[in-house]
Amino acid sequence: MEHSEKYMFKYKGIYFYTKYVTPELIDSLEEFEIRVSDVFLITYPKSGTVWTQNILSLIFHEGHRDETEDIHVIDRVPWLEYNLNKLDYANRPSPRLFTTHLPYYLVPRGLKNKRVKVIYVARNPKDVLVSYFHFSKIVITPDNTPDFSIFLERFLAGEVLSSSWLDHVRGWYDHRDDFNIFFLTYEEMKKDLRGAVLRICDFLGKELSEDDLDTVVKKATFENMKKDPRANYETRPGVRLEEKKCFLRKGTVGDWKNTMTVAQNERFEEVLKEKMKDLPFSYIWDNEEAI
Ligand SMILES: Nc1ncnc2c1ncn2[C@@H]1O[C@H](COP(=O)(O)OS(=O)(=O)O)[C@@H](OP(=O)(O)O)[C@H]1O
Repeated sequence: MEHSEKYMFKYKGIYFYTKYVTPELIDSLEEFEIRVSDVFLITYPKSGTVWTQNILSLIFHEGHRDETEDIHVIDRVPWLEYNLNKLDYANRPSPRLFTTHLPYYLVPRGLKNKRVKVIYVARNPKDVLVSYFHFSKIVITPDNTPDFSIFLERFLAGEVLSSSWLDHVRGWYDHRDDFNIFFLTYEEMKKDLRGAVLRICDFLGKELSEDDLDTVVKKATFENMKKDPRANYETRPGVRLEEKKCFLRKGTVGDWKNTMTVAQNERFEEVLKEKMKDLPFSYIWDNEEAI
């Protein structure tokens, strides 16, 4: 598949966005200086990253909750490897919040001392695939977006940004004992957002008042995030203007059923079902079960 080499490159087993990252940058991250108070949000793409970024920003920043500060979540919980707004990470006040799509073996060495809190959010891979397909239509790439069946094959082969979904999730899960890590799923967040926020707070040792908790939950709903310019990624770099409103697209569980044919679903299961059987996440595939 010659499709994508123009906008992404493979380094140490992972596809990265050529425009924003270099192999040297990835190498340098291993020595990235960590503070004990740092919090890392880790996801495979399209798994609920921005949603959780928003939740973290709301938990930590009163100025976000009460709307006295107009700071985009991308600047509150920036990407480690994609420093899109050229922030000075070394001189940010604590606690620093970071987001990354990196696999377990490329993150800063300091994360492995188990003192830094890491939140890993996973989503059922059929919805990840469908969300990723739509996303590939709104990010600027020199390629034409392929049709879904081609994208499906690329996804299954790990020939997309961040590479294989399974390797990402499994890698982080299998190496969980090296980190102070809390796993959460998109589907759990959908099913009980308040409960998910409480569990996140609990893990972080943050105690919010009932009012503040209500505010976090309210501002983290799909409907409210879609209206919030700080959280809806309409101004995200690299998103095509005419289609930018699609970043927060549907925000549901089970949308794969609206896209995948029976044959595509069978193909997906043939490759992934067996291999993901022993993963502990009880993936909810169907919105009727989840909501
Ligand atoms: N509040 C809230 N509730 C429910 N769902 C939400 C929410 N915020 C973002 N989303 C959905 O998350 C999908 C985008 O995933 P990511 O943020 O991980 O994308 S990225 O990796 O940062 O590009 C994308 O999923 P799809 O709608 O299925 O495409 C977003 O709509």
